[in-house]
Amino acid sequence: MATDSWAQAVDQQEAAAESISTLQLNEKEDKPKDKPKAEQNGAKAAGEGGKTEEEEKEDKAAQSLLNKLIRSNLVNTTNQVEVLQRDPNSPLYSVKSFEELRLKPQLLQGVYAMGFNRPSKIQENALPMMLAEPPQNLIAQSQSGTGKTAAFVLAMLSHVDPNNRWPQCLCVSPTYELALQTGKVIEQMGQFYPEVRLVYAIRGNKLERGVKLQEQIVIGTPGTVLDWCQKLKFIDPKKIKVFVLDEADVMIATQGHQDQSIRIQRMLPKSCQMLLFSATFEESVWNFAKRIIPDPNIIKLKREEETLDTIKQYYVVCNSKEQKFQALCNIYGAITIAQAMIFCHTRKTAGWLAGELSREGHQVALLSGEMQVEQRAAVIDRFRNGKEKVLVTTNVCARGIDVEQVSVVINFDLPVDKDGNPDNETYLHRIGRTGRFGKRGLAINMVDSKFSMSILERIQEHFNKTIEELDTDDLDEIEKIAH
Ligand SMILES: Nc1ncnc2c1ncn2[C@@H]1O[C@H](COP(=O)(O)OP(=O)(O)OP(=O)(O)O)[C@@H](O)[C@H]1O
Repeated sequence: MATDSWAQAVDQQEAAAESISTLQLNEKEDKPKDKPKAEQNGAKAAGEGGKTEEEEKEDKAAQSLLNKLIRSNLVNTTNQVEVLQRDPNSPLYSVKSFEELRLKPQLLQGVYAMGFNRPSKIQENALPMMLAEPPQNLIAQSQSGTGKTAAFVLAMLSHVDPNNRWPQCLCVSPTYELALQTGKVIEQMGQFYPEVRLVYAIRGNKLERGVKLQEQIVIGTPGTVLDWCQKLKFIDPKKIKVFVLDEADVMIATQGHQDQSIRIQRMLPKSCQMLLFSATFEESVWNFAKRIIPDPNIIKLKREEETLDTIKQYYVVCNSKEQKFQALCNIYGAITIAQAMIFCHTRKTAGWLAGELSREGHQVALLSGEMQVEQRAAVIDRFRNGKEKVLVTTNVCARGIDVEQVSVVINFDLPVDKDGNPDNETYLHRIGRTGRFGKRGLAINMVDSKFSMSILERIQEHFNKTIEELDTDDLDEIEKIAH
């Protein structure tokens, strides 16, 4: 952006970005403190499988950031959109091109400069609603990577009056890092609209007392935004025209964030447009949304029918992790595997297995939850580029990784939830790493106890799918499954 203030904001952002790992990971507001997490032998016994609630929360924000860092483009979806309009007689329609939205030329230029040719599914419906007069409240839920951020950023930029030098749009993100990511999208999309300025309301961005902000868009974390509105009065909440709650699903994982968001929302004028975006459809998100968004229009993507038909599934019976490792070696000895992902329940097992596989001469990448998100993104990139052929990982990394060459997924430990029940959703996500785009894939489950056998049986029941046994001592039999 051309203006000093914008340039400053960018500088601030870059400086802030550099200090992500040092400064902000200690920030209480923005990210729960990292503490050593006890390794648990969850695949073995009911009740031992889960992470603490705190760990689950931490994963959500990290996973969301990771998704953004590793995603190279829009997630393609063939899903239908479900639109629930507050006023069924409303003439709002869906658009098939950005031109139809009659965006300001500077913004259209920004959209095209970002390489967007046409609106994504969620954008087709959300944008006309968000840009309508009078403003409409909206809850939009669709999977990660389907274009939600781009949609609300465009809405904020469209609603700004550049002649007014005060905050008009407020966007709240659950963590410092996620706020920076969204800020980047605002900068990119607004690159031809220099009169509009952005400021980051995040810890570390200290302003002089008494300052009245001139930037029209504020993006930040709930605690700092609340302080800026209430205590420090940098922002006059009564002048806010658009309020965006980004990543509601991550936001609600932290009680404090929920409360702060609600307190911010209460300070806004009745006329303020409220927009809430979330990647998941859980009950808790709806309850949060209902508390915060009056009379909303609702848009969501219908879930894609998930099918496992192209993935052949087997299980192998073993007695110990050493035997499981031996079975793995036998599989590698019998078939050619382009790339494999191996899932373990704990970091400890993942670390051990990666070490053993390396000793056997495999090029192994290890991905686990204690790594910084940026490190994880780098590991995934290397794997995607084929630098390593085997990726050993824990649940933390099951979602979103999209590597075309993965032909085999191994569940070294079966996925169980914190109560020791089968985690069917994670199972689906894990084995869904293979067999993508209609290709055939292979999933092999390692069973090492009565408990894990019962988990496997329940998974079969859930998906109504028979998983056949594989004898890994019989090389001919292994060879057959690869055809
Ligand atoms: N209309 C479009 N055409 C092409 N690419 C797009 C379009 N809209 C968004 N993208 C790109 O697709 C990717 C995902 O978009 P975006 O970040 O807006 O998704 P999201 O739903 O907000 O994801 P998350 O839930 O992780 O926040 C980004 O790289 C973005 O630049």
